[in-house]
Amino acid sequence: MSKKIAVIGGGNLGTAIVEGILQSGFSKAEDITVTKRNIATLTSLKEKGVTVITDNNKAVKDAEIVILAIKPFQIKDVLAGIVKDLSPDQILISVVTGIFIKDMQEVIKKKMPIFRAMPNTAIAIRESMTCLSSAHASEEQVTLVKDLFCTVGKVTVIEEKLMDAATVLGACGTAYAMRYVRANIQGGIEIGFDAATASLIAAQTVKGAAELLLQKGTHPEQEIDKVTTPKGCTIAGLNEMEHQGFSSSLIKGISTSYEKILKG
Ligand SMILES: NC(=O)C1=CN([C@@H]2O[C@H](COP(=O)(O)OP(=O)(O)OC[C@H]3O[C@@H](n4cnc5c(N)ncnc54)[C@H](O)[C@@H]3O)[C@@H](O)[C@H]2O)C=CC1
Ligand SMILES: O=C(O)[C@@H]1CCC=N1
Repeated sequence: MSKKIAVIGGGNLGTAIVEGILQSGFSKAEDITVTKRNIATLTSLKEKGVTVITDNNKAVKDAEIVILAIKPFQIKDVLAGIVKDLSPDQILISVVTGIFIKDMQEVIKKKMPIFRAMPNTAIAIRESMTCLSSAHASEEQVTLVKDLFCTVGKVTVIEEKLMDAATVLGACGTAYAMRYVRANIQGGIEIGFDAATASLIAAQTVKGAAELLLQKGTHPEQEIDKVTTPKGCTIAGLNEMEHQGFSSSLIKGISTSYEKILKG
């Protein structure tokens, strides 16, 4: 049955979540409310039948599931503003980076099911990787939230202490992957393709490589072994990439993103 959902903060991720949920049919447009201070940018969701308002309290009062999709520095004020409308029979889900359940609990001051979810922007096309953790939630409520995110991608339940790492690998990861694809496009143009053809080849090749791992459950190096002809062009290029610090730069970038979350 369609659940009443309020998304507080209709920005990049908030709107992507709503787009994904609309496509999946988990909730109908008339059961979804999105809030934002300036709602002028949300006309496309409004046209699809989603309620778009500035009033967080109204959105929360009517909801079964409340999703917080605001910036980390906004969460305390926003929570303080809606706390009187939150009740233990609702489910609160935060996608906010670096804010722990105990931080939210301090503001809410009542026991209610609280989830942290870390999806990525591919949720808009139902291809998210979403990491979940929770507190004070029944088995039924955990199943419901897993079901929600399973309709818009893949889900794994993790310990909350891993949520910052999940943010880096799963959410920042979309940006890292885009840079990898962009570099392939730039290289592809240099060796003769027009930009559109290079983009198609680069994106579909990355999609196919990811699907090989997901569908076959193989290790990347097993798949690499199948591509690298002895004395061939693949191993020559791969080794040059490694000489230039390819894997090392990715690992260092991941660690730097992680440190940035820890420092706040
Ligand atoms: N963009 C991404 O790929 C991901 C973002 N996140 C996290 O999700 C959260 C949202 O990120 P983005 O969507 O990128 O930020 P954003 O800035 O695009 O969206 C936040 C939205 O909240 C609205 N807002 C601000 N104050 C409000 C209030 N008092 N009431 C209602 N709405 C209000 C803003 O107008 C804005 O549209 C952040 O905490 C971020 O760390 C998590 C995973 C991925
Ligand atoms: O860049 C950020 O801080 C947020 C967290 C994950 C994706 N965007």
